Amino acid sequence: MDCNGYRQENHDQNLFPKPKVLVLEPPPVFIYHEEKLSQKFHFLKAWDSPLPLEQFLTTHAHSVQAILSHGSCPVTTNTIRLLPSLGLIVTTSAGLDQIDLQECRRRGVSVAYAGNLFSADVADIAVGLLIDALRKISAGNRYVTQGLWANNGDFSLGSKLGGRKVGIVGLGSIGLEVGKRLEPFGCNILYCSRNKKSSVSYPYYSNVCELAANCEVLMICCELNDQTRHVINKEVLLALGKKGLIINVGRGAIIDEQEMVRCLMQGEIAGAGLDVFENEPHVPSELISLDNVVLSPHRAVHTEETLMALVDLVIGNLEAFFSNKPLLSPVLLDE
Ligand SMILES: O=CC(=O)O
Repeated sequence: MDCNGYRQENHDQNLFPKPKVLVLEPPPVFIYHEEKLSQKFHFLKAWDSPLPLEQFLTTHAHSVQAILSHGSCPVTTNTIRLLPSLGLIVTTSAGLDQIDLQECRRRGVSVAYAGNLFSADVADIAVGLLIDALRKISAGNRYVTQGLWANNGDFSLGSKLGGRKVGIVGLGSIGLEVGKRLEPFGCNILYCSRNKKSSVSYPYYSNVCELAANCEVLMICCELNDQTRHVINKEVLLALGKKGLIINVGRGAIIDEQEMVRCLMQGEIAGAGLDVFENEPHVPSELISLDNVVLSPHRAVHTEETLMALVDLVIGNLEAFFSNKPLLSPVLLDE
């Protein structure tokens, strides 16, 4: 073991050392594809070290040029400041709310991310949650497995998907994929976005409350930032109304979760399909007992196929950085 609690690796690393990459917490791509990643890079595993994080970072301060991170692993100002040689953060997520982008901009640290790699998978889950919430697939599963069917228990009616007015909040690549999937089902798509899109003819609302008042399903597909935090508040939920459903595949904190729970409990909205939560992995206990809510453990982006593509993207970005080439999927920090 070395002074950091690691086993000493006995290979030709002294002659051709692999570039060092810091991992604060292992992303799924690391868990599933560590062997492939480790062929190219030497990973400094902060979570696996007996040292407290700050001491670990200080120990490696000058050798860390790159971090591999993920969607629920914060990369804070403090972490960035403790690493004077840091030049790149590669996150395996599409969302960037967990990284202090302002500090990256200030320090000139580049960021690479998953870009649109997950958009189709996330849109699939969004549509799946909607169909489940409307047609009560999970509730039906419980009805069968709990023996209620055999006992002639009651099972309430579902509602049709076709003809439903779906309001997409955030018509980026995920929102567009959701629209593309729901149109053939006969849904009417409306949307709210920072700007009106010339590429679609869906009715546009600049105000999310007006969108909610004019649709039957609110589908949250936008990113979390200072403008969107709790943008789905009491007023929006009440505008959506007693027959309205809310589906969230964006980030938990886009919705005021406490208010949503209250609205669901009191029948102010009809139901929800949620892949994301404000305080993951904690889910408000009230939601667990509600039959009109479908819960998913922030898994919308996780498919075998996409993780395979992601590992190549991660390697490509790290290789580009260490050989001074343009990143494959850079975040434009000046926007
Ligand atoms: O939620 C997942 C992501 O941001 O990629």
